[in-house]
Amino acid sequence: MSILEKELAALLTKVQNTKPLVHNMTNVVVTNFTANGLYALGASPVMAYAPEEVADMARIAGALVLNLGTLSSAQVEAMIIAGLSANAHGVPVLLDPVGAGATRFRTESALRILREVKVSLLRGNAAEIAHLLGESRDIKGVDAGESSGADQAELAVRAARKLNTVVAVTGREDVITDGKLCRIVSGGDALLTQVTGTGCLLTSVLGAFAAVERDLLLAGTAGLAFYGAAASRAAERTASAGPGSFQIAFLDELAKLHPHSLKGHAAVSEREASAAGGWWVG
Ligand SMILES: Nc1ncnc2c1ncn2[C@@H]1O[C@H](COP(=O)(O)OP(=O)(O)OP(=O)(O)O)[C@@H](O)[C@H]1O
Ligand SMILES: Cc1ncsc1CCO
Ligand SMILES: [Mg+2]
Repeated sequence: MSILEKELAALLTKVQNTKPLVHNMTNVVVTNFTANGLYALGASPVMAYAPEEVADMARIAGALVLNLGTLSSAQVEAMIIAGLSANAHGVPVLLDPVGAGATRFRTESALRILREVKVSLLRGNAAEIAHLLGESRDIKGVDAGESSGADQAELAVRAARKLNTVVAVTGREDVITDGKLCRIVSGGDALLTQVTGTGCLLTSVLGAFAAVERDLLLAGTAGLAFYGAAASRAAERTASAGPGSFQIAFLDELAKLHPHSLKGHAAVSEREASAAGGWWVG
């Protein structure tokens, strides 16, 4: 294993050994899948929404995940209360701006959270992240159109610099960057787009890794790589059966992850972005 792969593997072991508590304020579509996926990974999920309790829950969590999938204005207020409590207690906050760009309320709520709360990691598809930068991209409800890996890397770097956070842009390939170093993670399977909430669960999985590693670029890389490897392994077994079987197999593969699971199923490459946003090395 490369030095980076050893670091990623060590983080998986740390998640499995410490079972971090991940506080999710997420959407009604993916709640159960998210909880089961976090259990499978070895983390402890909790969902809590009441403005009366979210500050207390966020304070004791290892990470707070804010997901705008089925947002209401009351929920956004509660997310800000939770986010400020997490910030005050050194708990990383992750944001999934589901459907940003599809409606003005979604875009504005995501930008408001980014203004008022220190977000450690932002994860979305290319359309969502582009819309947060005021750029238009193909979006249909919560689904993005196609975009190339190079486009995604350039978009992620601009977003990380403008929004001052680590950004992961997911799709056929995933990219993650702090605005300087950019990692491209391949793995996964197109079947992930046939099961609802695979992006949402991914953000919560990144939360579990963020709970055990303060370097969010490293934590995020580990989360993306192991998630992609589990999906690739599940697809190998169930692709011919279809998305229902894949969803179950994917949960099983998350539970079976071990330090060597990346081999043959996920790959990470990296390059440095120049000050202008181009690349130093190809
Ligand atoms: N064409 C594809 N091939 C392989 N993996 C893919 C493909 N498209 C997406 N993925 C993977 O699916 C997962 C979810 O990413 P995606 O970009 O679809 O999130 P999303 O649009 O937020 O999803 P959702 O809104 O359904 O939760 C990631 O692990 C990503 O790598
Ligand atoms: C389908 C859907 N609609 C709002 S949230 C969600 C789950 C995937 O993002
Ligand atoms: Mg999404």
